Amino acid sequence: MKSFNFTSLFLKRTLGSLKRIYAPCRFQHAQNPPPLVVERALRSIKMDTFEAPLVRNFCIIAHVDHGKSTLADRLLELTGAIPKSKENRQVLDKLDVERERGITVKAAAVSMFYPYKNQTYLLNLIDTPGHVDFSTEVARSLSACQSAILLVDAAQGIQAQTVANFLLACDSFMEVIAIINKIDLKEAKVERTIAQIESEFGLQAKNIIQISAKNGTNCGKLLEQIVEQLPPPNYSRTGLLRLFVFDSVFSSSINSTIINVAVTDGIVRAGDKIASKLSGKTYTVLETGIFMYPDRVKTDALYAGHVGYIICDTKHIQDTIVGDTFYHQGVDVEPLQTFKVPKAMVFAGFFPFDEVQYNTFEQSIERLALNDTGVRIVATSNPAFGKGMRIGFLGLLHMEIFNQRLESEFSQQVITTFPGVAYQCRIVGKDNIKEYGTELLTISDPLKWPDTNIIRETLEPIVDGQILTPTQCAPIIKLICDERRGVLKEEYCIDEKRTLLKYKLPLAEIVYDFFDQLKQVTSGYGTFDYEDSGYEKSNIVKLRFCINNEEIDELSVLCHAKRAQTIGKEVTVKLKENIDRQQYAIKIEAKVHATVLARQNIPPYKKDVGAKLYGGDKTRLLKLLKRQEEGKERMRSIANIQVPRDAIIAVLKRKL
Ligand SMILES: Nc1nc2c(ncn2[C@@H]2O[C@H](COP(=O)(O)OP(=O)(O)OP(=O)(O)O)[C@@H](O)[C@H]2O)c(=O)[nH]1
Repeated sequence: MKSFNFTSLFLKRTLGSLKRIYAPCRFQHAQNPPPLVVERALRSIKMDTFEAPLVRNFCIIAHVDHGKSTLADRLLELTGAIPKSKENRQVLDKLDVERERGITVKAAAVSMFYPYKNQTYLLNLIDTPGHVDFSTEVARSLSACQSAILLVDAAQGIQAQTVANFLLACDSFMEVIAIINKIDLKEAKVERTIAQIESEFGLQAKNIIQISAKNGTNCGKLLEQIVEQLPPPNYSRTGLLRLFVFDSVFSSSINSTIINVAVTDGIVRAGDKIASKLSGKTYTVLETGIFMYPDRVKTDALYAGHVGYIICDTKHIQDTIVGDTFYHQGVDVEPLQTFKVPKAMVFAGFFPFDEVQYNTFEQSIERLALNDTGVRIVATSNPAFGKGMRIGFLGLLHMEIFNQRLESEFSQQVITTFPGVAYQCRIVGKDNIKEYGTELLTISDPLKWPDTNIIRETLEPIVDGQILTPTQCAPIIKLICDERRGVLKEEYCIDEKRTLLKYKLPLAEIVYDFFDQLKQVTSGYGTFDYEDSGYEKSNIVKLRFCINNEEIDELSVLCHAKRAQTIGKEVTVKLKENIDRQQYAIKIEAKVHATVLARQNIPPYKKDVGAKLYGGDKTRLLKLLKRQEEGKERMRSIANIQVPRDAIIAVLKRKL
């Protein structure tokens, strides 16, 4: 043992892996656990024996809740990576927010050793999220794999995200095996689901494995099929090193970034000098390793075909760019093809609760964004909240999860402004165009919207939406889409019970509660998927809110003219509820240009404020004045009216 160069913690972990790897009873398919595995585990993980033919890199893709994480649990158990348990654990959903909400938010990579037919295979699995808002995670995971397991719930059949994820895998030219899950359910309709998979995806029924991830039925058979049917990576160790960066996370325990990589060519070891294709910066590799539940395990190296991590002497969080190619310094290579990052759909301003905390706020956002490549960030500022960030998300759930992770993982309490989409406007006038640098502006921040006088036309983002619904719910869904300015493009029956509706819809109409409404009217059976369809001409206005004719900048909203009145009314009422009477009359108005769309009044106190309000009880009055004095810095003075910052926050908290 003396010659082994690892820490006691690593030794413990390795011996833990050894026990797991060596537990013969957990291998359903291996009579004799190969002695090589034992040796490997004792010496840390020596990767050189896992040549490409002994490696399978695959991800599990499916619609929301079809059982990806549960299947990952079973595969980890069957390969001895985790002990067997009757509990529903979903061990790869490690984030607090994933556990609380029961949904996968982050793709998680994990390695397993699987002895099969006198060989030990290294299986690298990536569990992916199912919700459309996290499709970047799926795209990234696919870029590190050669194949995908497409899981379909036997009771629900093919859903919108099953199709979307299958198409993503096809775009990446991947081998896909289809699996039907939840065959234990009474409502399971296995034959119907097989027919759907055959007709929708052209996959053959005889190759579709029927499993119950919950109770393990046929999961062992699936492991065999993973080795038999899925292709190994076709990469060479003798080529020049190329590492594809598909994820990264900042670890506060080591105060460094853990960079997830897929090695496509060559070998990488600790001590290697590597360079980034995107930034041109160079680093020294400090550690290489693989992810084994529950943590990472150091390896001697990573070879072509392996999926694992590296830790480098990166100085700044921004040094790691997901989608980057690393190579040996001085030995230039062609960059690897990177994945397409979807466009941000929803934008909101994020501000620290207290401006003095701006630095930690900024650092937390940067660290979280490193692990969430779907977000787009630019610095901003606001009269009420000071310096902050304007952040673009793939959807509202994405925004909610980001906010929750800021709170739970970074202890950051933040103020967020109304979520909105990015509109476009065409402006006129040579000078104006020169000032803005372009004739067509794309703007998500209402404060940046130009003066109406110089706007020639406005455009809004449109999506192509696919709604899969029980046929009897189609009429009500059509009404909902009409109300949201949708245009029906196609309608057809998928089978005797389900209809597919294809709509063109304004993005602004679907990002808020459309999905919830759809679920409600279809009792949870309706599914929705959408993709960007560019911009179309529209009638977008800037809705402004004023107190005694002075604008409250932070409440301005960009919206379609048709929605302005409803929003205006809601916000003015909410402001009235949150602002106390003062010495002057307060007039709260919602305006588009000079037209008032909604108005609320707050009458002033009578002359003797104290006497009238407190019936001569001067002690209470003094207390009130003292409290007001203390809270002065949390007040915002608008047209000489003291508007508590909390009133503005309360208004911002409402959903559009
Ligand atoms: N009856 C039954 N329930 C299952 C089976 N597999 C998963 N489930 C249940 O289905 C629910 C969703 O399972 P998950 O594994 O979280 O699904 P997921 O696809 O990972 O979910 P997201 O990542 O959030 O999209 C959980 O309540 C599981 O217990 C199965 O084979 N049979």
